[in-house]
Amino acid sequence: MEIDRAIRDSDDRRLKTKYKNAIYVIQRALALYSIEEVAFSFNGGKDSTVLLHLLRAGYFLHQAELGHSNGGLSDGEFTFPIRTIYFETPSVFPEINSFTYETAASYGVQLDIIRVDFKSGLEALLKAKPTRAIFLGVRIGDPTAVGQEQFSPSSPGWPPFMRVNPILDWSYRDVWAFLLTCKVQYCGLYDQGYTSIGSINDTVPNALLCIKDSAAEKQKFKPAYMLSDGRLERAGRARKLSSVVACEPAASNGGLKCVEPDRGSIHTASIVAVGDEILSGTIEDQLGPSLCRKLHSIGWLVSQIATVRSEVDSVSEEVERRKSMSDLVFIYGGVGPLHSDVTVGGVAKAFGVRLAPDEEYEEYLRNLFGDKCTGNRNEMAQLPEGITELLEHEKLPVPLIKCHNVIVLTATNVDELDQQWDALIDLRSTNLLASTGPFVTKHLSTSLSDLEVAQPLSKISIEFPDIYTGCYRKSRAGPLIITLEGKDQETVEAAMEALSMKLSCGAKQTSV
Ligand SMILES: Cc1cc2nc3c(=O)[nH]c(=O)nc-3n(C[C@H](O)[C@H](O)[C@H](O)COP(=O)(O)O)c2cc1C
Ligand SMILES: Nc1ncnc2c1ncn2[C@@H]1O[C@H](COP(=O)(O)OP(=O)(O)OP(=O)(O)O)[C@@H](O)[C@H]1O
Ligand SMILES: [Mg+2]
Repeated sequence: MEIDRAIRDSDDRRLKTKYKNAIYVIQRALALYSIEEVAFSFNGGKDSTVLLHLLRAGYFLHQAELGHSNGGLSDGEFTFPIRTIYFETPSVFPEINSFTYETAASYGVQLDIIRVDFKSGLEALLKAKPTRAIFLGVRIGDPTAVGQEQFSPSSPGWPPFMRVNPILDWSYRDVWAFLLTCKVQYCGLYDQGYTSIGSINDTVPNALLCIKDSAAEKQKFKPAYMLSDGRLERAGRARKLSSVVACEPAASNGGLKCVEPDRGSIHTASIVAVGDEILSGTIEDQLGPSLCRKLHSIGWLVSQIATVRSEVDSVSEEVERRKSMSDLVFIYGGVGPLHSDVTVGGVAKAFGVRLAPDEEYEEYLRNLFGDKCTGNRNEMAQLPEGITELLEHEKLPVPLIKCHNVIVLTATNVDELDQQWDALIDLRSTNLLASTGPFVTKHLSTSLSDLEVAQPLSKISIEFPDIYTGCYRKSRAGPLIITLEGKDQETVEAAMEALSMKLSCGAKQTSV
């Protein structure tokens, strides 16, 4: 069988392992269900093309195991035994459509063409034919993979069948390694820069593969297998991104420009420190105050610093609360190479996703830790599934992890924090920490009591809603320092003047 032979002859150990596992899943399914009870969902995309060939190999090996010589397929016998369904829509790319039909003809695949939506189509299919399991080319990282295992029952509200996902744990790179190693045909759109294909209405070539040539009349793109960071395979499906951050191709640098939602001129951040040692007083958190100063210096408002125990549930509860109230949440602590990372686990739980191996991150860790890093089993290379963006910068040995609006900092001291902060600021293209203009701050020192100051101060808050007010004392007997802060110099000055007038009947006060 040519697929099995090609993989056996290859010296790509990773691909061999992925292949072996996928074939195992297929063989399990073929042992559990009769051939009449299974179906294959094929749409001409790269992932389903991989699956087609894996099913061919898996069926061959399954037959061989049952003692049928030549896997039950004699030379010249070309009938693919698994019922294959294709949902054909009017908005399909013509290239995908013709590839699907041509491939079916080449491999003796009998296509059941369905021209209604997935749910109604599957309902009708199940009524007409007893289908208990359907093979799909879903992979971790696909928006529809979230929460799925290799065997996952269909969702509530869907007709009942088992979804079988033999390539769930395959990466983008694995898919291309397989197609190129086995030298099988794939849809020609992938050679024109398309990296993941939906409908003609939502899919364009991936901007990251664009070849810059100002002389050329038409833009040219490198083939899909040249995309080095598989996490960006859906960048050509801009309108379908599930993240709160919308990515659009940035013509100037060929990279991605990520635009955070604009919520007015004040941006707010929350800080979460993770560590039992901070809570027991063994060590002092120095990162929180330093981060506050940094955020304040670029005009951001820190709404809270919380310290939580180093437990997944404590982290997730705090992140869940904070992520909806702040533009950005910074979290640090709880990270260590020798134990499971509760911080990242807590972030995943807060977003309701599981941890999944991340190949690119694993590679960074392997470079950093060398042999101590043990492939997929390394728990530190497990990141929240489908929501993780790695923030790479030349000054960082390992990229920072960003999940929607939560940034996981790995700094353990102020110097490392400085380095990570500089990288975040420098990542201009992500526009993450855009300065919204510095704060204008005025202080006033008074010998009045807290009680005497309370009412005038609350009046100022009402009269000047854009001004933040605060007070502190260095000692009970010492003066009270009042702070007024805002973005507009004139408003802050006017508020200070109004406050001085209101307090003028009291004891002496000085501006500081
Ligand atoms: C055979 C098959 C089974 C599916 N089963 C489910 C399911 O159980 N639950 C679900 O929410 N979606 C199910 N879907 C829909 C997919 O999750 C997804 O919405 C679809 O592939 C469209 O993906 P796209 O929006 O990226 O084009 C199924 C789709 C197919 C083709
Ligand atoms: N129109 C369809 N008809 C049949 N199966 C489909 C259809 N759309 C999706 N599927 C199933 O869902 C799987 C996942 O779809 P997805 O779009 O992520 O992968 P793909 O189309 O194979 O490759 P690509 O990511 O390059 O588009 C497919 O491999 C296929 O099994
Ligand atoms: Mg597709």
